[in-house]
Amino acid sequence: MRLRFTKMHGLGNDFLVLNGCDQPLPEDGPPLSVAELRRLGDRHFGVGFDQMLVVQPPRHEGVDFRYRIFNADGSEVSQCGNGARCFARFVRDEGLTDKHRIRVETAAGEMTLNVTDDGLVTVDMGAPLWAPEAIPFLAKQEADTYVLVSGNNAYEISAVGLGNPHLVMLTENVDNAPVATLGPELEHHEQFPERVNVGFMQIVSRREIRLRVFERGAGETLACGSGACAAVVCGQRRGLLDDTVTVHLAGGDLQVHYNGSGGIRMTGPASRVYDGEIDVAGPPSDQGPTTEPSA
Ligand SMILES: N[C@H](CCC[C@H](N)C(=O)O)C(=O)O
Repeated sequence: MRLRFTKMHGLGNDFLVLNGCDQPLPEDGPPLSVAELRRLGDRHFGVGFDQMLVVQPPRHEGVDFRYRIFNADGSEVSQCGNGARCFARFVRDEGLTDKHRIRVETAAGEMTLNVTDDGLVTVDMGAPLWAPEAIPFLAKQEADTYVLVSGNNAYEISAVGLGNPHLVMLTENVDNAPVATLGPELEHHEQFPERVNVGFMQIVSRREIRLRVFERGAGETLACGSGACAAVVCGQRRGLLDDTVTVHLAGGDLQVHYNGSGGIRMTGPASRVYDGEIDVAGPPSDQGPTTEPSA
C-alpha cells in the first residue's frame, strides 16, 4: 500500500508523521510490522526517524485528536515531548484544526498543546510520577536519588515517570559523558522492567543545564523533550534547579517550567522538513499491538 508521510523534527529529534485522518491506518495495533517499521526508520535503507507518530481521529469527547508513538526499534511508547510539539504544528498546518489549544489523547493520557503565534509550541507534559511502580522502576521505596549497580559500578541516579520512564544522572561535562557505552547498558537495566530513557545532566546554573539523552528504543537523539522535563524535575527535587530552566541539547534549547504542582510545561520549536510517499506492505495481519520488542 502507498503511505503518505511528513518528515518533521523538534530540535533534530526527528519524526515520520502519518496522517491517519486521511488515509486508512489500523485503529489499534501497529500501522506496520515491526520489521517494516524498523526498515522505514533506518537512516540508510529507509526514511530514517527516531520515532514514528500516528495522528488519528479522537476516540471520545473532550479531545481533538489521538496520537500514537513508535520508537525506531518498533516499540510503542506513551510519551514524546518533541513529538507532541511536531504533532501540534502538523495538525494546524494540515488544516485538521485551527485551534491554538489542542487536546490530544496519548497512551499516557490526555495532554494540552498550545501553539503560539511566534511558531513555538508549549506542551503541558503532565505531573512527574515519582512512585517507583508508576515509573516503572523496581525500588523498595521512593527517594530523591537511588544507587543503581551495573556490573562492577554503582551510579547515583534519579528516576521519574512522565508517561515514559526516565533515569537522570549528573555529569561534570556532557561532552565527555559515557553516553554511547553507559546509555545502552542502563537502558536495559533489570530494575527498569520496561527499559528506560537515560539522561546525562550537567548543571550550568540554577536556571540552565546541558543534557544528552540515550533514548529507549532509539539511541542518543539530538534532543529529547520528555528527557528535558525529567532532568529539570529531578534537578529541582535535588535542590539544584529553579522553577524555569533553559535546557541546552545538541539540537537546540528548550524552556521547561515546573513549580511543584500541576503539569510540567515545555516550550520549543517544531519544524516540517518535507512530505513524501512510500510503498509498504501495510499492517501485519497476525501481530497484536506492538509493546516491547524481544531484543
Ligand atoms: N524523543 C521523545 C522521547 C521518546 C521517548 C521514547 N524513546 C521512549 O521509549 O520513551 C521526546 O522528545 O520526549
